[in-house]
Amino acid sequence: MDDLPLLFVQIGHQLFRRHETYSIAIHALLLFGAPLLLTVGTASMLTFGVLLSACWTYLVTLILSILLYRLSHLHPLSKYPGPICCRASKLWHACVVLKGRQHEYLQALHERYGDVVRIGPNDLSIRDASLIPAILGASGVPKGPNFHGSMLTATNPPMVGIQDTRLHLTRRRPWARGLALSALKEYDRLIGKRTNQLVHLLENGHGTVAVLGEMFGYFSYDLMCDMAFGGGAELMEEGDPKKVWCLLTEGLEAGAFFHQMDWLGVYFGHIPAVVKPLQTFLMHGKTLALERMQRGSTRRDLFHYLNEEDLPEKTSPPLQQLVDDGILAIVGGSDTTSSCLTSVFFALLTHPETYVKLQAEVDKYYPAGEELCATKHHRDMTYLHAVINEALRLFPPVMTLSTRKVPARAPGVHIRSLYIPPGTSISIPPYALQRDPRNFSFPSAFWPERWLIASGQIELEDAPPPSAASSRIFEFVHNEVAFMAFSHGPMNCVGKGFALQEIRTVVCALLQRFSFRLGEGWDPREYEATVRDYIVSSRPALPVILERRTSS
Ligand code: HEM
Repeated sequence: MDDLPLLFVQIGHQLFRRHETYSIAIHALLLFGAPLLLTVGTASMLTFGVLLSACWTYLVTLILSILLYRLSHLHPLSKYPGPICCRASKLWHACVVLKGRQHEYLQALHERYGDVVRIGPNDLSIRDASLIPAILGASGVPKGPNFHGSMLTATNPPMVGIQDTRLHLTRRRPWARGLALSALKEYDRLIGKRTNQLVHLLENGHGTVAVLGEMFGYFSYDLMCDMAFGGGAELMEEGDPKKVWCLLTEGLEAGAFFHQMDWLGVYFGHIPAVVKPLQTFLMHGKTLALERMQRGSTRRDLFHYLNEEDLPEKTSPPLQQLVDDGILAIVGGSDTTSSCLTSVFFALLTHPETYVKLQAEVDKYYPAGEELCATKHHRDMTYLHAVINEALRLFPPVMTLSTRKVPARAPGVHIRSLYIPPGTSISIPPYALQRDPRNFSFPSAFWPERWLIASGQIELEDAPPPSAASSRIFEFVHNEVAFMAFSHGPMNCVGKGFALQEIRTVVCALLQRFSFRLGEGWDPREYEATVRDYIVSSRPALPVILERRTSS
């Protein structure tokens, strides 16, 4: 009889461990039902104090039991190294994420513990590039539950967070149609229109300081709303009076925290006041989707495909699905591209020799009078590709995402000598991989030439080594599998083609029209120091002084 409470604790612990659920009722039953039942069955006198004390004792014992198990050799991940606080609770990692420096934290953990690190009780971070195809490839591991937390919902996550691989691929089909090469041609005009608007805006600020990071943020947000919903935002023209850009930034902070603690995100989703910016941003996305539905299809925007308007025999998906996927397009497409654009310009302004070379290539294909936004030359602009790739390598807009999870009720996964037990989440951090000297020589140097050497377009001997090189003799390492900016495999970034088209167009247009230099008094070291990783990374403001080029 004395062992009965311990038995109840063990049953509670095992039920929690094996049966994942977001149901508050079941959680409450497991947390409070057992001690109450036990007390009612055994106590001689039932008072509120007795019940409270029973619940308290039960909860403390349950927590201790869970902690002991997680730290013990009985835990299936016990052989993987990691800090004790990570092994004990996911809350530690979630708090690290709140500081926005998760990318550096993971990199430091890998430096200390090796390529496979336990970053949560049931979570591994993997930095071994050779494992990427097996984890993210066609027969890889399904997505994790993290987006339930970020989107504060137990049901219907956006496409990026669907755990059932078959369902995910079905949901991805309209995206793939809406972002296929044929569809991209439709968006040329939209990119061109917004790029021209950006150029005019910057022309008005000729000779003054322009805050490029903010401009690119507004630009990409307006463009994504055009592209996803056929319009709905004019941040470049009106600024941000409704604070949508702020909400997106603040919302992502909370979203990143709940990305780690998905069940807590679902709980907080029931208390809107606590996560106001995130809730308000989600409501804003809903308004855009509703307005687009009322307007109907006037052109082939992404909504046209997500709403299956291109397949008249199909019925529209549920409204909530359209809202969630619309928000995904805006969040996934605006912060990422603006972050990449800001990094490209930061890199050009801190590497004058690269700037000169890229300027020469832009001037060759876009001399004065050439249409600003024509995409026909992009294919041949090899140095432009190299510069963009290098910016994406050094400053990946998504620094730590690509989370997968071996389902709790599926068999574990064997990849070579690695065994990943059921219920384990796996993170593959692009930042740590792309700055690993085993994957790229001079990993912390901005050296676009590496991409041209790797593709055989120039010889190693003909490429000036990066300024970080102490000698011309070194082993050239270039492992493109480790280039994870857009992730890998059938669940990678579906918007890659659109993003690159947008980035190339803006870079060419701005370099054709303006010359840039860094704002006086701004310390370039601030750039890396102030980057924040909240699912998508936020970039510093990047103040620049721009002048109209006389030849353009
Ligand atoms: C430089 C710009 C961009 C970068 C670096 C980027 C990066 C990524 C990454 C790392 C993922 C995670 C994939 C995974 O879970 O393995 C992703 C997913 C996704 N991205 Fe992008 N992205 C960019 C631009 C865009 C744009 C412009 C769009 C929309 C037009 C977009 C839409 C999506 C969607 C819908 C997913 C989910 C794909 C899926 O789950 O199947 N992204 N992106």
